[in-house]
Amino acid sequence: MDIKSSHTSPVLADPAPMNESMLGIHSGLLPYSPTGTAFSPALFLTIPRRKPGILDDVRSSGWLDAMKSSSPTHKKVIKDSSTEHDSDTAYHNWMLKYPSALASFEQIAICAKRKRVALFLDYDGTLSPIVDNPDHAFMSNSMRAAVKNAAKYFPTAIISGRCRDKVCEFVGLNELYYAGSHGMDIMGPVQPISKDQVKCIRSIDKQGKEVSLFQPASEFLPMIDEVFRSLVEITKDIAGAKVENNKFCVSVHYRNVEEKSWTTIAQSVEEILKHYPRLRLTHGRKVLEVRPVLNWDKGKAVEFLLESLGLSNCDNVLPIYIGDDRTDEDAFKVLIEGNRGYGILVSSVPKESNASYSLRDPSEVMDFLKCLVRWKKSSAL
Ligand SMILES: O=P(O)(O)OC[C@H]1O[C@H](O[C@H]2O[C@H](CO)[C@@H](O)[C@H](O)[C@H]2O)[C@H](O)[C@@H](O)[C@@H]1O
Repeated sequence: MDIKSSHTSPVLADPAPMNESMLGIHSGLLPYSPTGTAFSPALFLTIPRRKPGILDDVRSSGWLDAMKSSSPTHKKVIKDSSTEHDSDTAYHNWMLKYPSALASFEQIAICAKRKRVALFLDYDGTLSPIVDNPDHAFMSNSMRAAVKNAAKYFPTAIISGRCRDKVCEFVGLNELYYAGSHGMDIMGPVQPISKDQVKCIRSIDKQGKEVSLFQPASEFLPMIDEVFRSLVEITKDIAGAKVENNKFCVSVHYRNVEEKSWTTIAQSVEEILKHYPRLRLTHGRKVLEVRPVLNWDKGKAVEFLLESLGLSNCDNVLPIYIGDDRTDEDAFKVLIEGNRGYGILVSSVPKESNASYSLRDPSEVMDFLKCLVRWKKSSAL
């Protein structure tokens, strides 16, 4: 997601992924002014006014294109060996631009020398494999052990689109920091004063430790609940559709919906969203994600956590972010633009990205975490 300046207000724009026409940003989003908010006005985005009452057809607005290409790692069945060879060659060529973080580990280690590495990890598709049922996206015990071990040596945070409680439950490690709802719900270390005038709530976590809670979209909670209920209702007759309440955003899954019904699902979501100009839509892996029109994303969450950890504006810090999805691009961008650290894209197919390196799948993510720990132990000798 880019924040582009248009006259006086920042406008949201998602990048078009490879081979994709455009991402379907909800057509009916209207400008609004936040009222009664405790947060910096810089958090709010103004969306350009469209002709009132006109709803783009989901086909022409690019929703279907985006939906069709929304799970690139879900490979098509390879029919013959020549197709297989072509896709291997394409992946190999793509890796010239996004080298394997494992094969390039020595290079990464040279940059990390005498620096404090901070780890940021996405959950679905990064720590756990993509599965049909989102409630069954369990992380393996070996991955859990690898993350636990990494967290002994590096400050480690999970940044997920899921609701924070759910991702905490899946990961099950107390020693990490967690950001849910695409970074709109962060439980981090206690911060003395926030320079962005953002409002953090001091709280106590399940272990009785004092923590800081940052929820920039808290005023959207009733709206998100209402939209969740409406989406459940409107999609109830679409076989395979599943709506997930992620607290500050809602996911509408269509992984198990027949492709011929994708238009229906897109139209249903658009039908609901036209009543909510303060909500917008983004695309994930076989999922439509409804979220507040707010200048806050996984990239902002990384910056926020670095600051909370006292690791921002330091030359001796190397943040590494590992993720597989479009929403992770915001974090990759923050790292690459400031030349601050490395984004690592998890993908088994070529994809345009702001990441510096790649890993093929969660098992390679686990190997990379183990390499980091081995390197840290050996460099401490
Ligand atoms: O930021 P993430 O941690 O990657 O969360 C993004 C979404 O992940 C989940 O959906 C995805 O994974 C499911 C389980 O493998 C899969 O069934 C689904 O098709 C994927 O889109 C999660 O359920 C969503 O709520 C998150 O927004």
